[in-house]
Amino acid sequence: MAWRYAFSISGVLIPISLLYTYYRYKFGYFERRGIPHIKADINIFLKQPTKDLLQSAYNTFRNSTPIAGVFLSTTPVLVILDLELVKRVLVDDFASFSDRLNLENSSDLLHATDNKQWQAIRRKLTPCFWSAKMNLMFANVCKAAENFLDNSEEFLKSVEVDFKPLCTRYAANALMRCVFGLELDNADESTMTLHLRIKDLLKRECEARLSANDNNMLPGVCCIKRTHAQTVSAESFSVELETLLFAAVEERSEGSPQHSDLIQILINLLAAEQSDSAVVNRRECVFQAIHLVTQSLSTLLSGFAHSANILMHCLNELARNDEVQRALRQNITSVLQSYAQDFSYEAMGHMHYLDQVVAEALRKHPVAEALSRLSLHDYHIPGTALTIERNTCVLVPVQAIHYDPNIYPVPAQFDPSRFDAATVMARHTCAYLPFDDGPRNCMGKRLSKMLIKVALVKLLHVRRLKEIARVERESVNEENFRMDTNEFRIKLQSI
Ligand code: HEM
Repeated sequence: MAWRYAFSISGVLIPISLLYTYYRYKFGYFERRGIPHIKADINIFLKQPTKDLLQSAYNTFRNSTPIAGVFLSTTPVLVILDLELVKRVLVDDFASFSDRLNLENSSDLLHATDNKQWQAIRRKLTPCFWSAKMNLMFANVCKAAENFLDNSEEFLKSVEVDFKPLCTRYAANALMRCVFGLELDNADESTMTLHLRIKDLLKRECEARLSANDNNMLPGVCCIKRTHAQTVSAESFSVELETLLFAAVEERSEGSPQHSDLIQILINLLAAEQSDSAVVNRRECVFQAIHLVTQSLSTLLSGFAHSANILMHCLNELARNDEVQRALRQNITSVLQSYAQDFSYEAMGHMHYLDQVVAEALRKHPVAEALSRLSLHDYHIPGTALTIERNTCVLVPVQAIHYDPNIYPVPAQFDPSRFDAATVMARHTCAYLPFDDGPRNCMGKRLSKMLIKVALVKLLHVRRLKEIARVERESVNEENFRMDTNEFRIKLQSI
C-alpha cells in the first residue's frame, strides 16, 4: 500500500518539479544575459494586456537602459526604449531587422515573413502610392466625401450624431472607389450585374472587418485586425473576388476612358515595365495587378478601417476643442479663398494646420500600440555590452513613446501646435511613429491622410461640431488611452 502512495506522490511531484525547472530556466532568460527586465509573475498566465506590460517596462527602465525584457506569455521579448536604437532597428540597420513577427498564419503576402515575397510585392505596389498617383485618386476620394457629407445632412436636426457608421461607410466607399473603381453608394441594386456582385462581396467583407472589435489587435500587425471567422473565409473570398475582378477589368476595353483606381494604376505600371522587353501582354498585366491587390486585400481593408477610426477621433477631438476647430476652419477657408474655392490636391497641400490636426490625432490615438521586428542575426548594441540574439522579437512601444511627457508635455491634451514645423524639427524623428518607419513603413500613409483630410475639409467647411456629454471620458483615457464608442456622439450644426 505504502509503495502505492509513494508512487502516486512521485507521479505528481516529478512532473511538477520538471515543469518548475523548465519555467525557471525559461524565465531566467534575461537574468542570464544581464538584460534589465520585468520579472515574470502570475500575470503572465492571466494574460496581462501587452500595452500595460510595455508601458510598465517603459516607465521603469526608460532612463537607465536602451532595452528591457518582458515576457509575452512565455516568450521573451525585448522592448526598445532608446530612440536612437529605435532608429537603428527601423531605419539604419533595417537589414538586420527586416522581418515582422508573424503572429498569425497570414494569407496576406505583405505580412508574410518571407523577405523575398515581401520585397517583390512592396516594389510593385509602392509606386501606386506616390504623390502623383494620390493626385489621380483625389477626385475619387472627393466623391466619397461628398456622399459622406450628404449622409450626414439628415442628422442636422438630430440631437446627436453617432459618427461611427458614417465614417465606416465613408471608408468603405473610398476603398471601393480608390482601389477597385466601384461606386458603393449610387449603384443600382435591382440588377445583379458583375459589378454589383463584386460590390456585394466586398461590402460584406468590408463591413465585417470595419466593425470588427479593435481589441483583438496584435502587437506589430496593426494592419491585420480581424476575427477568426474572417481569417477562415479569407482564402476563398480572395479567389472569388479575383475571378470577378478579372472579368470586370477585362470589360474595360483598351480604348475606354482611363480609370484612376489602384488596379488601373498598377496595370499601367506593369505595362510600362514590360514595354522595354517585349510586346505588352495586357491580359497578363491585368491578371498580375488583380492578383497583387487581392493578395494584399487584408492590409487594404484594415488600412481603410484605420483611416475611418482616425477620422472619428479627429471629429471627436474637434468637437471637444472649440478653439482648435475654429482655427482649422479658418485655415480651410483662407486656403480655399486663395484657390477661388477650387478644392484640389494642391490646395489641400497648403492647409498646414489641417496637417497638424491629423498628425496630433494620430499621435494621441496610434493604431499600433507597438511595432514588431525580428532580429535576423545576433546584433550588438553599439556603445553597450548588450546583444540582441538572433530570432528575438523586438518591440517598439509606440503608445508609450507618444504619451511620454518628456517628449509631449501634457500628453492627454489635444494640441496640434506640437506639429508646427519648428517643434517637429526639434524632436527626434522616431518620437512619432503612427505609420511605422524605414523601408517597412505604411504604404498607405499618403492615401489614408488624404482620406481623413478630404472628409474634414468637406464637413468643417459647412458644419460645426458640438460636443455631447462626456461619458466617463477622463477615466477611460487615463487608464488605457482608448475611447469608448459613446464618445463619438457629436452634435452637428450649420455654420
Ligand atoms: C490612418 C490609417 C493608417 C494607419 C495609422 C496605418 C499604420 C500602419 C502601420 C503602423 C503599419 C506597420 C504595421 C506593423 O508594424 O505591423 C502599417 C503597414 C502597412 N500599411 Fe498602413 N496604416 C493606415 C492605413 C493604410 C491604408 C489606407 C493602406 C492601404 C491603402 C495601408 C497599407 C499598409 C501596408 C501595405 C502596410 C505594410 C507595409 C510593409 O510591410 O511593407 N495602410 N500601416
